[in-house]
Amino acid sequence: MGGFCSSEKIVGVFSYESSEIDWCEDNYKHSEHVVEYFNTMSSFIFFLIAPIMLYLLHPYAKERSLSIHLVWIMMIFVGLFSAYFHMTLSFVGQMLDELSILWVLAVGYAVWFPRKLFPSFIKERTTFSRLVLVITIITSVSSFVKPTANAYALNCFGLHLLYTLALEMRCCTDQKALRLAKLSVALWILAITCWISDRFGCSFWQRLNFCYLHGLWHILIVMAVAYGSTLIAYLDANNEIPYSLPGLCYWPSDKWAFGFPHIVLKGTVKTQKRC
Ligand SMILES: CCCCCCCC/C=C\CCCCCCCC(=O)N[C@@H](CO)[C@H](O)/C=C/CCCCCCCCCCCCC
Ligand SMILES: [Ca+2]
Ligand SMILES: [Zn+2]
Repeated sequence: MGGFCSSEKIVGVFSYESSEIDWCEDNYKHSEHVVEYFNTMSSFIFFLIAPIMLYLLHPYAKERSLSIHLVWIMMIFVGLFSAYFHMTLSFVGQMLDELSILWVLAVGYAVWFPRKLFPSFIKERTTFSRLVLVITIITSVSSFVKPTANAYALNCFGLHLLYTLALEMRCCTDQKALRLAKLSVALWILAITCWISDRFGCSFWQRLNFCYLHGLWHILIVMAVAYGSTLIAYLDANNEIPYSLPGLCYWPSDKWAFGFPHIVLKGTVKTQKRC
């Protein structure tokens, strides 16, 4: 009987709507197999942006460390788990979605966190990465204690990231970097406004018959991460591989206001590029 109950519990965590979270979008509106259709579909934006970013960051990653690519490879999994979560609203979907975000953040911190901001007892990046790994394992286990609090905790990491960026940009006079910082922060503010409005203002948006703010958040946050992570990578390149003379350009054209930012290394023999 005990065995039966526990196997029932295991099946339960996979079942549709077993998560305590339900976003504002109407359930089963467009399909009987997909709980939140627009939220599921908008998660596929991660599959579109990640390969572009992997391609654009490659010259810098080759010079600095190929482990940088882990960030956007893992973002593909964030998209996959996000789609699965919104398709089922299952407890397993929620945990996979949240844990994958936590691990992307961890990899981002391990590879990009500025050396000068390391705690004073840490000198090497490998030691810092090990510390991040230990904290992430502990946080992953603790995330099962109160799953509804996880998303708020993740947003606090987002705030810390913004604070780190502000520290790094304090003395920056590079106009291109400043512009990228303003764009990233603006996108992040817009994204988080959509996330909060969907969470707390659902009855208002239902009256307006517009329940797609969480889907919009997916699109805006992936753009914020594309812009913000390129800026962080650019600051990192200036600190860690200054001999490669890093510069910022936009793809497909530098003249476009909303192209994809990327790093060109003017100092390496093979890539003597101009924007
Ligand atoms: C020096 C540190 C460098 C760190 C690099 C950062 C790398 C990327 C980090 C985060 C990826 C965010 C992915 C968002 C996935 C969205 C999936 C989703 O919608 N999940 C929700 C449920 O469906 C869930 O409720 C969302 C929870 C909140 C997640 C908050 C993540 C913080 C994102 C911080 C991004 C900052 C952008 C930088 C701007 C300057
Ligand atoms: Ca819903
Ligand atoms: Zn989502």
